[in-house]
Amino acid sequence: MSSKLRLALVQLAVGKSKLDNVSRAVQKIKEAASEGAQLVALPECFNCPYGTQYFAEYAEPVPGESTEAIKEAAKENGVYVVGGSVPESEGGKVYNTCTVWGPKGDLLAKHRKVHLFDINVEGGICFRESDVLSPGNSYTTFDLPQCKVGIGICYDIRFAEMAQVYSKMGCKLLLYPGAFNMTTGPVHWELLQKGRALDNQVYVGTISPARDTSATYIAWGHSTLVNPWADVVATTEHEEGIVYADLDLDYVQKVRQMVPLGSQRRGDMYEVVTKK
Ligand SMILES: NC(=O)CCC(=O)C(=O)O
Repeated sequence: MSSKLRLALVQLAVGKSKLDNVSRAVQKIKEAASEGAQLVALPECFNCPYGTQYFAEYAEPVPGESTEAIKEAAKENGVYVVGGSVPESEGGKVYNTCTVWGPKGDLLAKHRKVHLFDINVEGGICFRESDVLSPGNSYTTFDLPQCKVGIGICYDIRFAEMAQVYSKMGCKLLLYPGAFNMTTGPVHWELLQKGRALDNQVYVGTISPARDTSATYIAWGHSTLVNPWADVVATTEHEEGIVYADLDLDYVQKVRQMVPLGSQRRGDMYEVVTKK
């Protein structure tokens, strides 16, 4: 089995038309596949502008129209797709949900954002996802032929414990569809990604919508892949585009041999414990 993986991070321009957003996403999956991508990842809220005023209006069941379109695109192009996220309606609640599709159109995983984005930064941004969204309560991984992958959505990246759990589960790649903003993005986006990668000695990818300066929530962009050494492998600015990155999963092992954190951890002093 090859240790090489070609990953495409789709920094999608997302507007108010759900139909346009979804058809752009489908088009980008096709384009990425034609460039040899084996795994294509979309941003958080790829079918909906990011904002609490939009989530209920755009919400749909999963599977539903947006995720079915992504499923078909995965199947038609024979690629794995991490379907960013969509507002998902179920049982009178709305979740921020990522679906993962295999190359035969099989649903491999579904992740509901665990940590809701509620912050209030003086002179910057105030946002309360919990006003309209409910949190998920589970970890989400899926298997590629090359490695196990762990999924988080945006704010989930701030919680180091979740990434540690994924690493303990054997993930070598963590993907975070996300939409950071113009207050936290410039300082925290890449730093958090590098932190998760370095601490856990894994690849970490982030996938943002493109920046729309006319939107109520302005995304930072900068979809990026960082390697287990915390080097930026591939990145971009804030316009729409596809970031391609070639991963070598053997490199994870190499870094772990050079800096053997796994065997040096003091389990007699501390431990990350999963409760669910
Ligand atoms: N969509 C989100 O969860 C945004 C998270 C974010 O911007 C942050 O600073 O954290």
